[in-house]
Amino acid sequence: MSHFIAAIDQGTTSTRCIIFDKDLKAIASAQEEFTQHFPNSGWVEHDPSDLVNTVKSTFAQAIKEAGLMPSDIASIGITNQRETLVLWDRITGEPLYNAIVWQDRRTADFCQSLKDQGLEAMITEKTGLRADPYFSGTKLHWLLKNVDGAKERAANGELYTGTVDTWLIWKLTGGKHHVTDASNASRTMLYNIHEGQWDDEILTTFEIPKSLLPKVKDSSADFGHCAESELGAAIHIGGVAGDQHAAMVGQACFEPGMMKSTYGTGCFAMVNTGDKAVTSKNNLLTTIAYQLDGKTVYALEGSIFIAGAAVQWLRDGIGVIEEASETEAMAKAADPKEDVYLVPAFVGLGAPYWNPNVRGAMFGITRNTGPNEFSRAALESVAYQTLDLIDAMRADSGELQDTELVLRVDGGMTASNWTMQFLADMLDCEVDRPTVLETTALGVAYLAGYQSGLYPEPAQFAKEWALDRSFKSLIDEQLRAKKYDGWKRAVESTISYG
Ligand SMILES: Nc1ncnc2c1ncn2[C@@H]1O[C@H](COP(=O)(O)OP(=O)(O)O)[C@@H](O)[C@H]1O
Ligand SMILES: O=P(O)(O)OC[C@H](O)CO
Repeated sequence: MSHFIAAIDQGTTSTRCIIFDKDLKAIASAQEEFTQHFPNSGWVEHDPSDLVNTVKSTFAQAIKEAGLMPSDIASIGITNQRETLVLWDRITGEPLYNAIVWQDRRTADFCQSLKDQGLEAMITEKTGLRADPYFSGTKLHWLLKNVDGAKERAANGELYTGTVDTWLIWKLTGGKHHVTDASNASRTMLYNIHEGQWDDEILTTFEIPKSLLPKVKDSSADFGHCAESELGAAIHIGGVAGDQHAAMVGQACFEPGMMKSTYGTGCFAMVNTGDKAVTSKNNLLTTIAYQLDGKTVYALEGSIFIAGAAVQWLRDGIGVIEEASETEAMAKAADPKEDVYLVPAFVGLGAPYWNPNVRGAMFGITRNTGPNEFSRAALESVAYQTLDLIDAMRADSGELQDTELVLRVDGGMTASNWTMQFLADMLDCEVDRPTVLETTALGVAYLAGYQSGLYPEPAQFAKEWALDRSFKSLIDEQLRAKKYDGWKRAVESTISYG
C-alpha cells in the first residue's frame, strides 16, 4: 500500500498541492496563481477551468518534486475557498458562467430584500448565517435569474451546482460524483445545520430546485476515485473541507473553547463549540466546524474579508512595496506619533459589522505620512479587526469567558512577527504560531489519511501539534484602549460616510 497523501488547497488567489508522507510531514509542494476577474464594481469571478487546471498542474509538479508517481498517492484531500459557486451542465460538464467568488457583492440588493421581507431571522435560525452576499445561496439565485435559459434548464434537471470542492470532484472523477462535505454545505445558506440537510423552505424562497445540489457527506469519507485521465491514476478522494474548517482540524482545535485564526487573503477566526450550535448575539456566524464519524462539531466564526489582501493592495494597488515581507521593516520604521488608521472595507465589512455597501477609508493622514505609516496601518488593521471578533466571541461563548484565551494562528500573513506581536498586544492573549503554517493543507491531508487508515485518531493527531513561537502582550491596558478607541471611531466614521 502506498503511504502518501496529496492535499489540494484551492484558494482565492492560488492553488497549492502539498504531498504528505505517512508521518504527516510535507515532502513536496507546488503553487500557482490564477487570474482574478473584476467585471463590475464589487464583482469578483474566477474561470472555473482555471481552478481545475491549476489543481492538475500543481498536483503534477508536486508529485514530480517528491519523486513519486500518481499511483503512489493513497488518497487525496481537497480543501477550498468557501462559498464561491459554480453552475454547470451535468451532461457536458460545461459551466454556464464564471464562478462567482465569495468576495462578490452583486447580490447586496437581493439580501436587502430578504431583510425587508423579514426573512433573515428564519435563514439565520436554520443556517447559522446572515443575509449577506458572501454566501453561495444568493449567488445561485442570481445565476438562475440572470443567465439565459438557466432557470428553465435547472427546472428540467439539466444542471448541477456546487462550491469549489464539488466542482473539482465532479471534474476529477470524470463527472461521476456530485458530492460535498458538511462544512462546505454549511456555507451555502441553503443547508439546515441542525437537521443536516438542504432546507426546503429556503430552497423555495430562493426558487432553487433541489436536484441542482450535491449529496452531503462527512468531511472524512468516500468521495469517489479520480478518473485516470485527470491525474494519471485512479486515486481515491478521502477528505474534503472548506479551507477554514480544514485549518481548524490542522490546528487540532478538537475541544470546545479551542480557537484558531487564519490570516490569508481574508481572516477567519473560529472557536469550537462542540456538539452545540451556539446562536450568536454578537453578529458572528454559526457554522459546522467539521463532521467526523457521523458526528457534527459546530463553531462560531468571525469572517474578515480583507487581511493579507490589504498588503496586496499596498503592493498592487498603490505600489508602495514590491514584496509582502517588506511591510515588517516599514512598520517598525513608521513614525510612532502618526496615528494613521486604515479601514480596509474594500469589499464592504464582514463580521461583526456586516455592511456590504461601505468602502475603505484612511484616517489621520498628515504631510508626514508616507509608505511606512501606510504599511503599519495595513498590518494593524488586521489586529483591530481580530479584536472586534474576539470581543464578540467572548461575549457569545461561555467557555471563552471563563478561560485564559489562547489563539492558534496560521496562514501566509503569520510569517510577519511584527503583525503577530501587535495582534498579541491588542488581544491581550497568547498568540501561538505552530511549526506547520500550512495548517489548511495539513488538516485536509489528515482527513483523507484518517479515512484511508493511514493516520491516527484525532486525540493522537492533536498531540503532534508543535509550537514555533508564542507571542504575549507587551503593552499596557491604557495604550491598548487608546489605540482601539481610534479604530472604533475610524470604523464608525467609515460606516456613516457609506
Ligand atoms: N511577510 C508577510 N507580511 C505580511 N503579509 C504577508 C506576508 N507574507 C504573506 N503575506 C500576505 O498573506 C497573504 C497570503 O497568504 P495565504 O495564506 O497564502 O493566502 P490565501 O490562501 O488566501 O491565498 C497575502 O495576502 C500576502 O499579502
Ligand atoms: O482562499 P482563502 O484562504 O482566502 O479563504 C477564503 C475563505 O474560505 C472564504 O470564506
